[in-house]
Amino acid sequence: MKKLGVLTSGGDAPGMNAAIRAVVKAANHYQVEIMGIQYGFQGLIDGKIHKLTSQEVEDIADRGGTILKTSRSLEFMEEIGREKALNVLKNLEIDCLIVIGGEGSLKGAEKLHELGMKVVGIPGTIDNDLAYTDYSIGFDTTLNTVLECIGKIKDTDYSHDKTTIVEVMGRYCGDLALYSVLAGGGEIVSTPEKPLDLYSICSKLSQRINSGKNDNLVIVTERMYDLQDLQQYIEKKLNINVRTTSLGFIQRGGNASAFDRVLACKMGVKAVELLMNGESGLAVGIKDNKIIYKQLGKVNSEIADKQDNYSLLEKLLC
Ligand SMILES: Nc1ncnc2c1ncn2[C@@H]1O[C@H](COP(=O)(O)OP(=O)(O)OP(=O)(O)O)[C@@H](O)[C@H]1O
Ligand SMILES: O=P(O)(O)OC[C@H]1O[C@](O)(CO)[C@@H](O)[C@@H]1O
Ligand SMILES: [Mg+2]
Repeated sequence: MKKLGVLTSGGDAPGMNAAIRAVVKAANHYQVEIMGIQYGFQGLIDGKIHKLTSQEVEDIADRGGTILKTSRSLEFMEEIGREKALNVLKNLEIDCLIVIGGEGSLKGAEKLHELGMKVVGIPGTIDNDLAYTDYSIGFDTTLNTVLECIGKIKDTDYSHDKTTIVEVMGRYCGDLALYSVLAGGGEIVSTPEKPLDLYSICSKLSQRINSGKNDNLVIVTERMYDLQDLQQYIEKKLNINVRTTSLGFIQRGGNASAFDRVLACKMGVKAVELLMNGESGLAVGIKDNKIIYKQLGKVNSEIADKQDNYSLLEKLLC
């Protein structure tokens, strides 16, 4: 490896900075020049690239967001955009690239690998929607943020005997909602993997109210319901007051948790070492507490087995 480039892409995720730090430190350790590409694939096309120093990443492990900034690039989705990106890399003699991002970004990384670039991906997304890895960087921090917010909503719900619908992020993956409820933040949960229809939500709520629990939290994954419709339906059907809260972008910010930082550290160093060994077209991950890697072409095709967690849920929410 002559020169290594690193970029962050897609939605920012807490822990991306810790991953950048690990990549830069490992590159320094192996005496490889390291270039930071700003604004993800778009910045790559536009040549927004500078040499990264150890000093620049010294104090970033805890910080949320990404010092390299990020983007969603439509231009990179087209072949012509990717050719431009490849030429920029060639002109700067960057022969290896690390892409930190979600499933979309790893698809982009795969496309560059197919064009002959040496690429390794690191999963960085709050959504945890990559089945090949138990955790993506950012998920744990966001889960903790969600639980903190839910705790606050609980206080006011309890005081007013109120029901609140809380919408959490995750895109098409229900892990943030599911894990929140497993961790005690909420009583009823509806996810893309186990969706509840309006009737079921009401009947679960009414069971709880009949058993004397008047403050209830319904946790739902974004994009599943029109929150206002859901609120009005429950209010009418059960004759209770319902409030809605969409947690929104508060979930993406904030200092990275210790778990995310350590995960980022392990994944970042592994990614550099894979490239040092001449490997390409791989994504690093974590399975059963071990750092693993998988072909980029296969990371999106796996379907996560969530049965264990949903069985747990059944036992907890009775
Ligand atoms: N099929 C694809 N081919 C080439 N590039 C892609 C492809 N899918 C996504 N990308 C690139 O990756 C970028 C980021 O993807 P996306 O917006 O899906 O976010 P992500 O990486 O999944 O992160 P997150 O879901 O956490 O926001 C896209 O804007 C695009 O530039
Ligand atoms: O930042 P944007 O483009 O509005 O995207 C929001 C989406 O990004 C994520 O935060 C990460 O993929 C999703 O959970 C959410 O649906
Ligand atoms: Mg994604």
